[in-house]
Amino acid sequence: MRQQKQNNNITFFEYEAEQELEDLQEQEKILKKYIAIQLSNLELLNKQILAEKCKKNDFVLKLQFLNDLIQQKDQQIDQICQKIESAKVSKLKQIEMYKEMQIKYNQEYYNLNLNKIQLTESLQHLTSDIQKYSQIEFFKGLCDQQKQNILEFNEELLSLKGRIRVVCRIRPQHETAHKTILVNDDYKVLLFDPHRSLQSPEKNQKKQYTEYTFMKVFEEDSQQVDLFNDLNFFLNSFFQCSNVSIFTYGPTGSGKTFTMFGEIKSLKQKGIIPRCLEQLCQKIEEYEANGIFYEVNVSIVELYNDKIKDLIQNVNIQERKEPSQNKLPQGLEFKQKLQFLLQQIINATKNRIVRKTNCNQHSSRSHLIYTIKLKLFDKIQNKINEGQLHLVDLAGSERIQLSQTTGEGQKETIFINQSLQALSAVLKGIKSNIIHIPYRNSLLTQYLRSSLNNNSKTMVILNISSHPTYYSQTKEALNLLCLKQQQYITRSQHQTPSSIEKSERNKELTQTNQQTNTKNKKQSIIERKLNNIQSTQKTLIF
Ligand SMILES: Nc1ncnc2c1ncn2[C@@H]1O[C@H](COP(=O)(O)OP(=O)(O)OP(=O)(O)O)[C@@H](O)[C@H]1O
Repeated sequence: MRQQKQNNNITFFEYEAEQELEDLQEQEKILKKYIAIQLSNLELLNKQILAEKCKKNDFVLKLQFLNDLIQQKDQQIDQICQKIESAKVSKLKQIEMYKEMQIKYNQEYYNLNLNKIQLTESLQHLTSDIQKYSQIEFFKGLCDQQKQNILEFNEELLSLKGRIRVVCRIRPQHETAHKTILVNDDYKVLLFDPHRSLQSPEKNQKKQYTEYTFMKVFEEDSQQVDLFNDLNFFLNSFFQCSNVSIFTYGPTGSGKTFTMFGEIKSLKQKGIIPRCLEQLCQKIEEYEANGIFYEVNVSIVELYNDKIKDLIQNVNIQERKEPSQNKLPQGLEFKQKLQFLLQQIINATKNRIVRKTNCNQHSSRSHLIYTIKLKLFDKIQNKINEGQLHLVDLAGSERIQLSQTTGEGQKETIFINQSLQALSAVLKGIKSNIIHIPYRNSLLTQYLRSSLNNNSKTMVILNISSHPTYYSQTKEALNLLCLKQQQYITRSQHQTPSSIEKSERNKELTQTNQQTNTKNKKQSIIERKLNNIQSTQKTLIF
């Protein structure tokens, strides 16, 4: 049974299993169907996915293309932005510039307005100036006429004063006793012989003195400026391009160098040369103001024995060679010009030969010639006018016995005396209008030949001392400069106020004399003097 039962059970389980199998098979079929459906779905989906993938790829490509496009556009936008930026910067700059320009234009406009106001004022002035102009033209004409008159007057005065003018200057002598010289008036000096009489000159008899007449006598108390004023006419003539020479002549120690140079930097004691240079600088200022072209050259030489030395370069030069011409620089101010010229003199004179002699501690043993050459360009006549001014400080004449020099000193004294005699002979020759003037007798006259003639003007300042020691030298110098050994000679035929005064004085003297017992005697002396003056009125003397 139990077996049966077990068989039944097995059959049941089998049945159930078959049942289950059938179910499972059924389910399998369903599932297969489902799977098939799902597979077909999957396939469909795959197809869809593939299609989608294709779409996606297309889309990606499109996207990439679009990205590229966007990038390109971005770049273009960047470039445009940069362009806009730079355009913006340049526009801003332009705006700045325009703003600045506007400020400038505003300023200019303001200035122009100011100018306009000023111009309006100037125009008003000009209108009134134009009214004055006709008057100025009139006065200018008058002024030119006056200038011409002054020039003519200067020339006339020069011819009255003499183309060779000799004046005398007496050096101050502080010891009052035993003076050998007495000044009679502005034109006469009396020379007393100390060996014949040493009493006061005023008490001397006429026969004991010699009277020398000059064109002008500068007494002991005369100042440097007095002497310079006297030669102003000559200087004016030089500024018109004439040749002018001015000499200081006289025994050693008589004041030649003092007269010519003086104390260069002292207002009162400066001599002829620094004063001439001051006038020259003033004249140059005038030329410059009037648009006149000029050239000024300066040379300084020393004649010692038979040698010529250029003192600016401090070298000896050949007889026929010109010394170096030192051009005055143009464009300097007045003070600088003067300073330049004065400093040149100070430097040059250090190179001059000076020696201690028996008569002078610092005796100049050479002739010093300071030459200024002036060239003026005449625009109207289109020509160049030239003139030269020689300012000559001669070496002192000396007696060999008195100076007690020997050797080289004696040789130089002989040379000095010879050259001074030669100069005197040349001046006399020019005065007497002789044809053959003896220039060749000395280096001095040869050197100055071009300026020592009838067309040039010469002034000689005879420096003398009233000390008895220098009597013989003084007498020699006075005699050497005299054209004739005459005692009473008038200075010119032109009657000056002072000559009228003199004749008045003479008249008074005559009247006084007439009241005394000696009336006839003194009157005859005065008459003789007056006759002498009249007879020699035309004679120009040294
Ligand atoms: N008018 C004057 N006033 C004041 N001092 C003077 C005057 N003249 C000359 N002297 C003085 O006399 C001295 C001699 O003068 P200076 O040297 O000028 O003579 P010099 O004639 O040139 O002599 P040398 O021919 O020997 O060179 C100098 O000390 C000078 O200062």
